[in-house]
Amino acid sequence: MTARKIVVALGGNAILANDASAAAQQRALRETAKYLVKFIQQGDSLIISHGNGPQVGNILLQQAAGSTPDNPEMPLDTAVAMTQGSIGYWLQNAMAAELAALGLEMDVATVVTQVVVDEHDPAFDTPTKPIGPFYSREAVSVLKSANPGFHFVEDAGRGYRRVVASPRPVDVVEAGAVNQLAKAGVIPIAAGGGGIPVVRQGNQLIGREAVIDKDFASEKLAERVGADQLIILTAVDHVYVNFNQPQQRQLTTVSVNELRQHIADGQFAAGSMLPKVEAAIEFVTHRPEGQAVITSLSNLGQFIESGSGTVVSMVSADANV
Ligand SMILES: Nc1ncnc2c1ncn2[C@@H]1O[C@H](COP(=O)(O)OP(=O)(O)O)[C@@H](O)[C@H]1O
Ligand SMILES: NC(=O)OP(=O)(O)O
Repeated sequence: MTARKIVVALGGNAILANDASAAAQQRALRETAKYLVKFIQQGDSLIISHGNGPQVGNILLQQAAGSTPDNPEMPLDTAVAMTQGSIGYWLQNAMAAELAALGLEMDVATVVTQVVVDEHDPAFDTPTKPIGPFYSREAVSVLKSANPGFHFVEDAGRGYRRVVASPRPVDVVEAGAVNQLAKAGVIPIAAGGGGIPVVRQGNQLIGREAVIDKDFASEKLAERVGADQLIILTAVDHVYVNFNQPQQRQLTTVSVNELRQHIADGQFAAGSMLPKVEAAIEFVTHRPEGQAVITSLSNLGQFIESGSGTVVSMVSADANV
């Protein structure tokens, strides 16, 4: 069997669940690595991307708490680059340890990845991307009076979060380099945190303050490297219709058209499940022979063994949709 090329996108909330310390996030990524090496064991070529919503929001909070004129706050594009460095470090370290434990000799390398966005993307005027910790309604009114320019939204029933601009990715600048690494047998970690948002101005790439959705950026990366599968890992084993309601029903195999109908019916929360579903549709539309999968890290073993999870393809044989 020829090796499949798989882009796996890890949710930022899976890396930082309750404890924001470096040690806890490293522990979470060591657990993550145990699952991800299963793809290597079955001979696949793996490219890993990850979110950074909780982490980049925390960097902004740390900066705001401690900046001085001599030690100023860094702009958001630079804060995204910081999260690519820190999470990339933890993840390549964790992957290397897990590969070594299995006697597998493979290199893992993080690629600082810039993602081109459209300067005129209307998303710059309407913040939608949740970052940082969850707040109560009371905490939000205190924060808003101290920071009138901040915007907050309720995030999928889990509390309120600050939101920032989140333009759509247009291109992944380092996609060629990532592909070369994968072809050479290296496991690249790329497009972390959705990539560093940049706009093209002549020969230059200029950073823009935003956080790109990592599901859309991972989709663009998967398209550009010609991946066979895009796997989006989050906290739920499946995508559901009537989520959190008595008639909740899991989607197993589902076609692009069926998913579009569920979107039209308002089944997926904006800022959480909706971008994943949209990214899955976009990938399969661009690579009709490919598959997009949405599932949880803890279900990855079952997905590899039996295909359990929400599998999106151009046409589906799902009996329960
Ligand atoms: N229809 C749905 N089916 C499954 N999960 C949903 C649905 N709508 C909203 N969600 C929520 O979306 C979450 C995934 O989004 P999020 O936590 O933002 O992703 P990430 O793992 O990338 O950080 C799920 O854990 C779940 O709580
Ligand atoms: N950048 C991004 O989409 O991060 P999360 O997956 O953590 O939301």
